[in-house]
Amino acid sequence: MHTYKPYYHFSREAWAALSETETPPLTQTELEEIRGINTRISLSEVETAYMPLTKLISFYLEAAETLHAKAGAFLGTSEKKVPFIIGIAGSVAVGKSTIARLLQLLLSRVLPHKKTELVTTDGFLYPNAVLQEKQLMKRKGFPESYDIKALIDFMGQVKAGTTHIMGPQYSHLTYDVLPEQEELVSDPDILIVEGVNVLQVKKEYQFFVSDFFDFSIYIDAEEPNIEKWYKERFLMLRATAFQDPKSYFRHYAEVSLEEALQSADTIWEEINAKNLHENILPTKGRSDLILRKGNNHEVEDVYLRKL
Ligand SMILES: Nc1ncnc2c1ncn2[C@@H]1O[C@H](COP(=O)(O)OP(=O)(O)O)[C@@H](O)[C@H]1O
Ligand SMILES: CC(C)(COP(=O)(O)O)[C@@H](O)C(=O)NCCC(=O)O
Repeated sequence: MHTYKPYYHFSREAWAALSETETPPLTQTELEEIRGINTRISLSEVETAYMPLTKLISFYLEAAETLHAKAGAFLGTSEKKVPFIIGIAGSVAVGKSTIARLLQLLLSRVLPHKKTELVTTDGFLYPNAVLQEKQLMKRKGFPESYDIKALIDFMGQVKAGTTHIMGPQYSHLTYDVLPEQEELVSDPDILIVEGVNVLQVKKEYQFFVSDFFDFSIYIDAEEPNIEKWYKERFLMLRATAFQDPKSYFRHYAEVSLEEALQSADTIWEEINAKNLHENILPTKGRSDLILRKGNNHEVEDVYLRKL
């Protein structure tokens, strides 16, 4: 008996082969811009894994635009531009924001006439004062810690073609949303929406965030690797951002390395790993594409939903 497999599988080698045939090499300036995003990404990894992805997304965009124009002409409905929305989901520390920023750059290179903007869903977390009141400070990143209604309303405005929309911003320094410091999303052709919760469903609402996506990506990796990346980032921040007197985690810059690591371990186990198992991993199969990263962040497998 044949079992239906919803995804095509590409090994690293098969995926990399697409890069050679489909994409020209990056220029020196572009490579430097990529280095600016994350010095740890190797440039060959960008060519191998992310250039084919960018090319593939450009096909989905083209198809969406053609459909919109043809159906609009046939139906006599609005000609207004509808932004193409890409969702990026996955665990805390799996590399979502790095990939989101890289994709933004690569898309603007491959499609120079399109404006690509990026929002992260952490801006839609409730402020700490509200989380404290609801006793949710140890549930940051869990579904109940977000103002999902505000996020869904925001997505609706983007899809409706509203040209200037204010989205809230989150500060990892103060570990809180920034009051009255909103981020302007201004008339994008492509919008990337990144966050742990973007493929989650909540039956209380008529829409899900993912209803607004034209293409969605789940970043996947073995849990021990994600935990290692979380702790490495924690230690890197301890040596840099946590030193800032305004940092919520200032305390971890002052205690011993052993104590700081113990705390990172507890935060990982009690919050982020728990959230991964309960709320994030179950959304993997809702994505259009799964990028599976190996030990060193290199993409090992790609799964693409069959059309
Ligand atoms: N492709 C990559 N190559 C090397 N390091 C990476 C890569 N992606 C992420 N990292 C590192 O992994 C950690 C988590 O990445 P980040 O993008 O902040 O994750 P997220 O947004 O999912 O929480 C960071 O320390 C980042 O520098
Ligand atoms: C706000 C977040 C859920 C956002 O996660 P991200 O989108 O950066 O992966 C996360 O940064 C967070 O604060 N988690 C709670 C536990 C912790 O301090 O890591």
